[in-house]
Amino acid sequence: MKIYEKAPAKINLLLDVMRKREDGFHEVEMIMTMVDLADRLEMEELPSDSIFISSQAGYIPLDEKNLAFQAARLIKDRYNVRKGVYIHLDKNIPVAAGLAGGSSDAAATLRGLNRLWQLGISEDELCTLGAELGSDVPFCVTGGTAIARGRGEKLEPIANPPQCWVVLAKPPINVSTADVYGKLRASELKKHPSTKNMVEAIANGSFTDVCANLGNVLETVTLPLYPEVLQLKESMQRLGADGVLMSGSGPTVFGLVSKEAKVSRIYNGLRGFCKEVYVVRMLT
Ligand SMILES: C[C@](O)(CO)[C@H](O)COP(=O)(O)OP(=O)(O)OC[C@H]1O[C@@H](n2ccc(N)nc2=O)[C@H](O)[C@@H]1O
Ligand SMILES: Nc1ncnc2c1ncn2[C@@H]1O[C@H](COP(=O)(O)OP(=O)(O)OP(=O)(O)O)[C@@H](O)[C@H]1O
Repeated sequence: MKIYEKAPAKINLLLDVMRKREDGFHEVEMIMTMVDLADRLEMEELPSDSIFISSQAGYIPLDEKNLAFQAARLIKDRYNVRKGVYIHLDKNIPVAAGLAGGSSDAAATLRGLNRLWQLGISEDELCTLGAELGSDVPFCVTGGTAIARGRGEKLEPIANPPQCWVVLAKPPINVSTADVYGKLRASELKKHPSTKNMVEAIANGSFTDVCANLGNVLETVTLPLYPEVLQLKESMQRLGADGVLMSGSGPTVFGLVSKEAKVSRIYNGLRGFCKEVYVVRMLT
């Protein structure tokens, strides 16, 4: 039997960091939502007790370094599954972009294998398993829109933001999440975005207020290190996006746009100097 799972990309509408914890992670407060740019996973049971990964993308690991492989191994070990699986990853989400591509593949693998092997694992348990694989994985298991606290694994679902266009642009650089968190001096942060205001903006369905309350404290690290990310932000603003922010630790920048008429102007303007630009919708 073959099954299919979609693994959508996430964006952080808000990312605040409170403090560095003793375990090396940072205590965060984030508002995350999904966009309709997705990897597609095909999973097929194998009679042998092994995991195989393939992908059309030549630039991701296909061995135990792949997060989908790690998710499959974790669920097999934890639930004593003696069967194998072949997973094909049709990658559409840019890699190491701040869009949680690998985390979403891991989450889709957990959801998919739960179905394929009829394990009856609850969504909460899948999230707990997911947290062992990465801080963004629990949110990718549930999807929707949520406030994420702790190191990202404590989720409080909220309403979806008002529908709009999302323009994503990724400059051709690699940014390490660990490096960005490592360089952040949380105690020295002068400005924090307001989770409360963003939650209110979303609850009121106010697109203008959502745009006004976007904020990501990791920009204070990534933007000075990589001027091309700042340049992308400024270009998107100049081209008329209603709200612009870096997603996660970067380097992808997203622009929220309410009017379709503006979208092609922004897309064409960015494509002049940035190869990876995507126009998508919020997943509602
Ligand atoms: C930047 C975000 O993507 C925003 O959604 C997440 O906070 C990071 O999520 P992720 O990539 O799933 O992160 P993980 O794979 O768990 O951690 C990668 C590295 O980032 C740092 N890290 C991550 C999350 C967190 N709350 N504090 C941290 O300091 C740690 O050094 C960790 O070793
Ligand atoms: N299934 C996968 N898809 C993409 N990258 C993967 C996958 N499995 C492992 N990786 C590795 O993980 C690293 C991070 O890739 P990913 O696309 O998940 O980053 P990201 O979007 O920045 O994630 P996040 O937003 O959660 O920090 C890459 O260096 C890649 O080699």
